[in-house]
Amino acid sequence: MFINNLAYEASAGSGKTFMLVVRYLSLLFKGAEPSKILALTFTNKAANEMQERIVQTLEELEHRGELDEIVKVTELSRDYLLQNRQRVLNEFLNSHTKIMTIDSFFTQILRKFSLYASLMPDFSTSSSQHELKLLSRFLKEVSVAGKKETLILLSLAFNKRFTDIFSLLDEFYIKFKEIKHIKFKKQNYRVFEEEALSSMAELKKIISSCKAASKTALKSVEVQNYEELCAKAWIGRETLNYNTFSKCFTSEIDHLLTKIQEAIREHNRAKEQNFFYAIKELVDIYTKSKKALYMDDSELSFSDVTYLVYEILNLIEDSHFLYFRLDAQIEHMLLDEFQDTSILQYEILKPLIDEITSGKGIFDNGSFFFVGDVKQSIYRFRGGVSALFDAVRRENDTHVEKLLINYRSQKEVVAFVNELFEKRIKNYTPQLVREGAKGGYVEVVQNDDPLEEVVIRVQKLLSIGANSSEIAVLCATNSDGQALKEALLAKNIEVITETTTKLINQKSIKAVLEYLKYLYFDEDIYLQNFFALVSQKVRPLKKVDFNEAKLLDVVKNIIDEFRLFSDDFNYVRFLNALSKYSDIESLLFEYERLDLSAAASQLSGVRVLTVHKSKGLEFTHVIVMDRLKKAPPARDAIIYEYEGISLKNIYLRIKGRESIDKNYENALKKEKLLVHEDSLNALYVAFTRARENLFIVTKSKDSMFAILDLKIGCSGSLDIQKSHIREHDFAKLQAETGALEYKELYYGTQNDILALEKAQDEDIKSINFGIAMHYMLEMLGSFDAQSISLAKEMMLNKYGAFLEDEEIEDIENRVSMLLKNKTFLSLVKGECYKEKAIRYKNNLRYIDLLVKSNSVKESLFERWNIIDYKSALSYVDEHKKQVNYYVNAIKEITGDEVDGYICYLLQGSIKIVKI
Ligand SMILES: Nc1ncnc2c1ncn2[C@@H]1O[C@H](COP(=O)(O)OP(=O)(O)OP(=O)(O)O)[C@@H](O)[C@H]1O
Repeated sequence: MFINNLAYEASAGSGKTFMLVVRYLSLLFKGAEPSKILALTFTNKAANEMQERIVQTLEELEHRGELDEIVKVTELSRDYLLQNRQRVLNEFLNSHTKIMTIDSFFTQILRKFSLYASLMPDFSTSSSQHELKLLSRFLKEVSVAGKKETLILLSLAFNKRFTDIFSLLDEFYIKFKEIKHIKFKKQNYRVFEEEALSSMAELKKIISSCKAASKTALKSVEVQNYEELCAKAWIGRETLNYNTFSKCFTSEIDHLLTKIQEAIREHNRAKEQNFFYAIKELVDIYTKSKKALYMDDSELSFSDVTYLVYEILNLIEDSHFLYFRLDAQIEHMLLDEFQDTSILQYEILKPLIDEITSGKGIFDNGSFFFVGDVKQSIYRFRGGVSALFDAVRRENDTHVEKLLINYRSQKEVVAFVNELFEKRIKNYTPQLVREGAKGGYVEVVQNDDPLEEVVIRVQKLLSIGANSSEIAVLCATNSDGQALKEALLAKNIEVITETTTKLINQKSIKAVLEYLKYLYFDEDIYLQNFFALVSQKVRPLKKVDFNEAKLLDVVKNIIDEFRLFSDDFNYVRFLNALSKYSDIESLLFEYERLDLSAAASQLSGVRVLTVHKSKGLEFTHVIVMDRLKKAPPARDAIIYEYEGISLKNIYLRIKGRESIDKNYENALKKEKLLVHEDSLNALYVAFTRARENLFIVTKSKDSMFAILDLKIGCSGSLDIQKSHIREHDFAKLQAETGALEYKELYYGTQNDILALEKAQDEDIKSINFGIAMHYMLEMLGSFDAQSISLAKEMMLNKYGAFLEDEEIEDIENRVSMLLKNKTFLSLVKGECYKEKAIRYKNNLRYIDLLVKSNSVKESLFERWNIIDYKSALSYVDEHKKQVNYYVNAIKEITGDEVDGYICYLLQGSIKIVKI
C-alpha cells in the first residue's frame, strides 16, 4: 500500500536506501513525473549513486528484490511493471530529474532569487582561495570598523589562536538563527576578581593565625593572584571541614569559601559574556566580509547559500509564494539520511514539507518520505541534531515504520554488531539475519603498529582470492588514510582514495579534457595525450570554432565519434556537469574545482577512506584501522546546550568551572555524553559497512575502540567466494541489454510550467525561446531601457547555451519594443508582481505580470491588470481562455475590478489584446 507521509527509522543495512529507491520507482510507475520528485541526499556521491541505482534497478528489474516491494507499494502487477519499465526508464533518462544534494537544492533556490540578496545568479559555490580571500577581507573590515583591538584582546585574553577565533566566527555565523535569542552583555569582570581575592585574604588571615594549622593548610592558602586562586584543589569543595583545614575549621571559613566560589562563578560568567559579546561584534563584521566577497567576486560557500536562502525566506512576506514559484514542479519529496539534516536546513524545507503533507491545493497527490538512523548521526559538529528526526516525525504526523532484517551482512557480522551495541546504544533493537546469510567472519586483532597489521590483512585477503576492489580500509583521519595508502603502494597494492575517485581524474574524462585542450590551445601534446588515453592510433583531429559550436555538442561529438561511451557512467556525470559551464574557457580554467566523484563501478583497487566518508556505503571485506596518533582532547571552546532541537544556552569552556557552577556542570555532562555518543555512532557506522568479513585492528593503548571493550579473537570462518560477482555486474548487463543511451537533458526550469502547457505540440526550440524571453522579462528591474542590459545578461547566463545568436537578438528586440509601447507602459503603472503564483480551484498558475493599478486612488475598490506575455500568435483561443481564468481567479480572491491583457511580443511588432 502506498502511504503518503511515511518514514523509515531503521538500522544500518536494513534497506533504507533500498526503500528510497523502491519509493522513487513506485512513484514513477504510478505516473509521477520525474521532474516533480525531489530526492535530497547529503553528498554528491549519494545523489549520483541513487541516480544510477534507479537506472540499474529498472534495467534489471525482473532479477531485483525491489520488484516485489514495488508490487506491494503500488499494488500494480509484476507483469504491468515489467511491461512498462522501458517506458519509465526512457522518461527518467530524458527528464530533468531532481535527485541532488540539499546544498545543490538550496543553491538552485538562491540562483532563482539571487536578486533579493543583491547577487548575480551566476555566482559560484567553490573556490580553493575562498578561505584566504575571506580572511584578508575580514581583517580589512575589522580594521575599518576599528575592532582590531577587540580581536587582539580576544586572542590574548582567551588564549586562542587567531585561526581558532576565525572558525568560531564561522560556527556562530552558521548557527546565527539558533543563537539569535541569546543576548550578551559587556561586563566588568575585574570586580569579581577583587571580591574573590579579598575573601581569600580573609581566609588566609584566619588560617595563618590558627596555631594548629598544618604546613599543608598554610601552603593551601598561599595565593599570589587570581589565577593561582582558581587553581587551588579545594576550590570546588562543599566544605573546608576536611583533613587539611579541619583543625582550624569554623563556620566563618565555609562562609568565605562560599563567597570565593560565588565571586569566581560570577567572574566566569562575566568573562563569558564579554567573550560572546566580542565574538558577536566580530561575527557582524565577518558576515559583512562574507557579503562583500560574494557581491564582488560572486563566490559563496555552502553555508553562505543556506544562510542567504534562509534570509530571503524571511524577507519575502509570502514564503509560500517563493516555494510555489520555485517548485510548482515538486509534488513528492524524498529525504535520505535525515538524521544529518541541520536545523536551519529543515527550517528552509519546512514550508515545502508542510504544503506536501497538508494534502491541500496542488499537493493533493503529493507525498513525503524520509529515511534515517539516529544511531548513524555523526555530523553533530556541523549542526546536525539527531533529535530532529523525532521532532519532524511528530510535527508532520508522519507514519514511521521499522525495518528489522539486515539485508547487507552475513550472520557473524550482524551478531557481532548486535552484541556490541545492544548494551551501549539506547533503544537499540537487535537486527535479524536475512535468510541464507549463515556465514561471515569477524576478527579483532591487536597490534601496536596498525599499519603493518592492515597491510598483512590485505595481503592475506588477496592471497586467498579476494578482489582488491571489494576490500575497504576505514581510518580515523585523512592523514591516517594517506599513511596507509603509502604503506599499501609500497607493497604494490593498488589503492583508491578520495582523489583517485574524483570524476576529473578518471581516464575517460581526462581524455575528453585533453581533446578540448587540444582544440583550444592547439598544442600537439594534448592530441598525443588524448589518443594515448583512449588507446587509439594518433591521427589528425577536426578543429572546432567555439564561437559557432556549443560546448555540450562538441563533447557529445567527441564521445560519439570515438565511440567512447559504451557503458561508462562517468560520461553521463560529466555531461550533466557540463551544463554548469557557459563556455570552453570557464571549463578549461575551472574544471579542477569540479567536486564530483566517479561512478563506483569504474574503479579498481583497495579503498582507503575515513569512517565518516564510509557512511551509506558497503563493501565485501572491511578492515577498520585504529587511529595512528593519540586523539586530541575534545577542546571545543564553546559548549552548546540543546534541549530537544532548540539551543538552550551556550557556555565558554573554562577549566575547573564545573566544580562551582551547576548549570555549566550540567551542560558539560550533556556535552560529554554527546561526544561519547558521536564516537559510538562512528564505530557503529564503521562496523556495519561489511557484507562478509570484518577485521578490527586495535592498539593496546590510546585506542579509539576503548569505549567498546573489544575482546581479541575471531568468530566464523574466513571463506572467500572467488567469483564474487556483485548482484549488478553492470558491464555484463549492458552487454546483454544494449548500451545505455545518453540523451540531452532538458535544463529549463524557471518556466517549466509554460513548457508543460504545450509541450506536446511545440517544438523544444520555440519553448526554449519562449522561456528565455519570459525570463528576461521577469528579470527586468523596471520597465525602462536601462534595465535591458542586466536582464539580458541574466537571461544569457541561464539560457544562453540553448539559444542561437539570432534568437538572442530577436528576444532583445522584442523586449525593447515592448518597453517603448505606450499602451503597455500605461498598463504597468502601479505595484507590479512578476511571475505571481496563484492557487485557484486547486490549480497552481503563474501570472507573468500582475499590476495593482494606481490610477483609481479615490475608488473603494482596487483595480488590477493581468498581463500575459506570448511570443507567437498561435493558440490564440487558448491564451484567451487562460487569461480569462486568471481574471476570474484574481476577481474572486480580491473582490476587485480586474482586466486581463495578452501581450504578444512578435518579431516586428507588439500586439496587446484586452480580454
Ligand atoms: N528488501 C530487500 N530485499 C533484498 N535486498 C535488500 C532489501 N533491502 C535491502 N537490500 C540490500 O541490502 C543492502 C543494504 O541495504 P541499504 O543500503 O538500503 O541499507 P541502509 O538501511 O540504507 O543502510 P545504511 O544505513 O548503512 O546506509 C543493499 O545491498 C540492498 O540492496
